[in-house]
This record gives sequence, C-alpha cells and structure tokens, in this order.
Amino acid sequence: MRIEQDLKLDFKDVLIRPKRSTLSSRSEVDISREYTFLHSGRKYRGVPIVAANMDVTGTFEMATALDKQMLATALHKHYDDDALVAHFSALPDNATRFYSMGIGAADMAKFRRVMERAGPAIKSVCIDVANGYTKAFVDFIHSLREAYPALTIMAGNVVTGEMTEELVLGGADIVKVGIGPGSVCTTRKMTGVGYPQLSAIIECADAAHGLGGLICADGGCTTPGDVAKAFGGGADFVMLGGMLAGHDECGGQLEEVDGVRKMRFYGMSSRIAMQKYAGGVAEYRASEGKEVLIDYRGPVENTLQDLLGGVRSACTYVGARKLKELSKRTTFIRVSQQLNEVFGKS
Ligand SMILES: NC(=O)C1=CN([C@@H]2O[C@H](COP(=O)(O)OP(=O)(O)OC[C@H]3O[C@@H](n4cnc5c(N)ncnc54)[C@H](OP(=O)(O)O)[C@@H]3O)[C@@H](O)[C@H]2O)C=CC1
Ligand SMILES: Nc1nc2c(ncn2[C@@H]2O[C@H](COP(=O)(O)O)[C@@H](O)[C@H]2O)c(=O)[nH]1
Ligand SMILES: [K+]
Repeated sequence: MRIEQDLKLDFKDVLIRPKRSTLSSRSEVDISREYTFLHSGRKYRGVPIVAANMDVTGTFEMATALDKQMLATALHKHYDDDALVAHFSALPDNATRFYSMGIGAADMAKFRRVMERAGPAIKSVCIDVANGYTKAFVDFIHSLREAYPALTIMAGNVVTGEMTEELVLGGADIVKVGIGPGSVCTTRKMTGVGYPQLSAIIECADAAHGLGGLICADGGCTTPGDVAKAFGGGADFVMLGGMLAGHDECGGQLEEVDGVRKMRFYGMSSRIAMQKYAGGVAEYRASEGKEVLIDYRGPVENTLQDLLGGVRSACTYVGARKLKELSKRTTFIRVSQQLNEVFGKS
C-alpha cells in the first residue's frame, strides 16, 4: 500500500484568477477550436463540447439541436442499425457525431454492419467503457486503429497520465478522462475508486499533448463555470451529461410530480439502464449509477446560451480572444469557498 501526498483538485476547489485584457465585449470571443487528429489525420472545427453518449442525452434530437451551435454529440449505443445508418447517411457536412460502442463482440459486429452501410459518413467513434485500465480495452483500441486508420477514435475512461499515453500511442486520437465524477455516477461510493476531476484533466491533458493527442474531460461539470475550468485546465473537449438532461431533446417522458414537470435521468450503469438493455443486473456485479428526477428545462437552446455565454465571459476575464488561449491564460487559485449561497444554491 502507498499513499500519494500531492493534493488533487476538483472544480469546487479552485477559481480562475482574472487577468488584464484588451477585449471589450464577450461577443469578440471565438469559442470554436480547430484540430487535426493525430492518427486519423482528419480536421475538426467546432465548439468542443460533446453531449454524453447516455440514452437520455446522446439522442438524434439533441444532436440536431447542438449542430446549430457547432457542438458535438456522442450518440448512445442503443439505437438499432437502421436508425444509425439513416442518421449518419443524412448528416450535414459540418456536424460532429461520434458513433459510440463498448468493447464486446456484439458491439464490434454491429459497428461492422453499420460501417458497411454508412461507411464514409461515420468519421468518429467513441469507445466508452467504465474502466479504461483493462488489457482487453487497450487491445481493442489497437485492433480498431489497425482496421480503420482514417477513423477518429475517442476512447476512455482513464484518469492518469501513463494510461493516457498508452491509449494515445495505441491509436486513440482523443482520450476520455473521468472516473467517478458524473452526476448520476455511484462508482466512488460503490468501489472507493476515482480521481478528482480537475487534476485528472490537468495531468491527462499534459500527457496527451506531449504526444500530439487530445483529451475529452468527461463528467462532473455542474455549471458553465466548471466547463470553463475544464478548458482552463487543458481539456480539448468537454463531455456533458447532467447539464444537458431535462430538455425536450432528451430521451424519456415528461412526468408531473406535485404539479411540477420533471424528467428522469439515470446512469448507464444504473439498475434501470441495465434492466432496460441487459435484462437486469448480472449476479456478480452491482449497479454503479443512480436514477434521479430532475426539473424539466424546456428546449436545450436556452441552456446552451447560458453555457456558451458563460464560457465566452470566462475568456474575457483572462483576456483570451479564442478558446485556444484560455488554458495558457488560466491561473487557478485554491479556494475554501466559491459561491455565496445565502439565498439558496442557484
Ligand atoms: N466514467 C465513469 O466513471 C463510469 C462510466 N460508466 C458508464 O456506464 C456505461 C456502462 O457501464 P458498465 O455496464 O458498468 O460497464 P462497461 O460497459 O464499461 O463494461 C465493459 C466491459 O468491461 C468489463 N469490466 C471489467 N471490470 C469492470 C469494471 N470495474 N467496471 C465496468 N466494467 C468492467 C465488463 O465485464 P463485466 O461486466 O463482466 O465485469 C465489460 O465486459 C459505461 O459504458 C460508461 O458510459 C459506468 C461506470 C463508471
Ligand atoms: N459511474 C458511472 N458513470 C456514469 C454512468 N452513466 C454515465 N456515467 C458517466 O458520467 C458522464 C456524464 O457526467 P455528468 O456529470 O456530465 O452527468 C458520462 O459521460 C459517463 O462517463 C453510470 O451509471 N455510472
Ligand atoms: K459517456
């Protein structure tokens, strides 16, 4: 047993220190980014925020709404072949869509079938497993890269520099970072495993960038300020679940509880998700996700305005004319309190 003494940070432990700036309006900030992916060689341009591949948020409807602002969507993996082929075949040119899958034989068989029918339209995939530290996962990335050299591969999740390097070297263009920070995640509670998300981002970004790779910070953002901190810490993409839940574009029905409109949101490893897609929880494991009822928030467009406005504003506070400059201009200061909650939490 060892104890690492370095302090690790979460979003709540820091604020971004303001810096002198020549920007006179938030409208002057460009929050899009351009990347050329290390392995696929493909070019990307967009606002590097990605809807999570959860069945509530990674929907076709969400993707279409996010396209308007050039955000990306990782579609959930439970759509059938025909639906995926139809969606990818009709994709607008500048839309960023990740086809998501796990690493099982059935996942791969389905991917091959869909690729055969929609091939050139599928440019990016998201290989998503709870535990990105297994040999089976690394081997899967290697063989996928070998079979599809021109595919942009996002893969995770991991939280440490050495595993980020292994995945970048093994064929991932984007390493997905985050174990246990999610809004409906119970991994830390059930297993005691995890890593404070801001430190994970800082350390994994450093490791990936050293090799020409990128990272996607996945999970734990609860406010636009957290998203700004993730970018400030070095994230190239930020993936959001909870912040995009509760909208018209989400999977799931509106429910009324005591006269208040609510929507259901749950982890992909929750009991309810396993019942829906796997016929229940396997006898040797526990669920690592929970289900919540959240307030209905209308069309996602309004939430996007808040989100993007917040990130633009963060950029002006540190004098970053482009999102690209935000991490270079970010100094985090450690804090013991960051919000005044005298009138409540919002
Ligand atoms: N970012 C995070 O912290 C987490 C995210 N999730 C999300 O939920 C989805 C479903 O997760 P889940 O059904 O738990 O698993 P996955 O879909 O990630 O399972 C992938 C494979 O890994 C094996 N495996 C070995 N050890 C583990 C482990 N500790 N946790 C999970 N799988 C393991 C599983 O086999 P076997 O089932 O036989 O063990 C399975 O074959 C994930 O794809 C992810 O999106 C879930 C948990 C954590
Ligand atoms: N441990 C678990 N993590 C999960 C589960 N379902 C999804 N996730 C992860 O959370 C993020 C989204 O985080 P949020 O804070 O933005 O809501 C998602 O992309 C997954 O990585 C789960 O059941 N258990
Ligand atoms: K995910």
